[in-house]
Amino acid sequence: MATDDNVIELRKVGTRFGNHVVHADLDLDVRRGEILAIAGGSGSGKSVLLREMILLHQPSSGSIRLFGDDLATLSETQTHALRQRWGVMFQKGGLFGALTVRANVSLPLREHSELDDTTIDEIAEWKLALTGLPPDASLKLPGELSGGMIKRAALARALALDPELLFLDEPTAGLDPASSAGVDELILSTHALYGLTVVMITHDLGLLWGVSHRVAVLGEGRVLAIGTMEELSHHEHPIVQAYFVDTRAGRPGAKEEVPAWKTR
Ligand SMILES: Nc1ncnc2c1ncn2[C@@H]1O[C@H](COP(=O)(O)OP(=O)(O)OP(=O)(O)O)[C@@H](O)[C@H]1O
Repeated sequence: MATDDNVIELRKVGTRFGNHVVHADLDLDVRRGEILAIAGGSGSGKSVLLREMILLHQPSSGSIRLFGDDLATLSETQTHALRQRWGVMFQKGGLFGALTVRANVSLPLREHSELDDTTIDEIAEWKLALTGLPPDASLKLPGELSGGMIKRAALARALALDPELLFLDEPTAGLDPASSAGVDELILSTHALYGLTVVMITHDLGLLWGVSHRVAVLGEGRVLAIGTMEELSHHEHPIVQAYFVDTRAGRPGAKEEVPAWKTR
């Protein structure tokens, strides 16, 4: 049953590759305005799920609704319109190496708007500034940027069309702790500025504790548990508990609170 409060609704989603069942009757709701993290072990199907939500892979069964639209029955016009309502930051940035950073950020605007080149360049520069990149980064090639700067440029591109929904695939993967902390802050400030709904795949305890409103833990083909980290700390499943035996949650930059379970 669709509700206005849910931006995404997955119902009984099944995904299989040959005999390999990745998701079996998976249900998940993403609420408007929340930052939802998707966690879970390697191979639990986080990336495939994200790909299914952005029309890059079709589930074997079940339904996925975005903004109330069933992804399986979209017309071409609806698909085009829907793609403008979300932005995606891929794990390795997904920037085109032969294009400058500004040209990369401009691409969605060139594809989806009728704006003139000067306006598009100005918007791209504004988005890059918003993500904290120095002005001289815009005319560089992605290969000339650090890992943290590439993430920022990729976020600027994901925000090019002022999306309502932002997908982040392991936004801090491969970053040193200081750069990760910068990305944590960036997600929080972007969320606050745009009032976005954010869905991110992450293993990063700093993001899970300090940035996410709720965390969905995938395992055994389904959402094993969903809730705040505090709520999940009481969950008994070993895959969920694995997130609570690691003391790296207190890494610098995480918005650290001592969880109740640690003080007992
Ligand atoms: N195109 C594909 N063809 C066949 N199997 C695939 C394909 N894509 C994913 N899989 C399989 O689906 C399972 C889930 O993959 P997925 O990449 O979603 O896992 P994940 O939870 O994101 O893992 P990780 O944390 O290691 O990135 C894996 O066993 C993977 O091998």
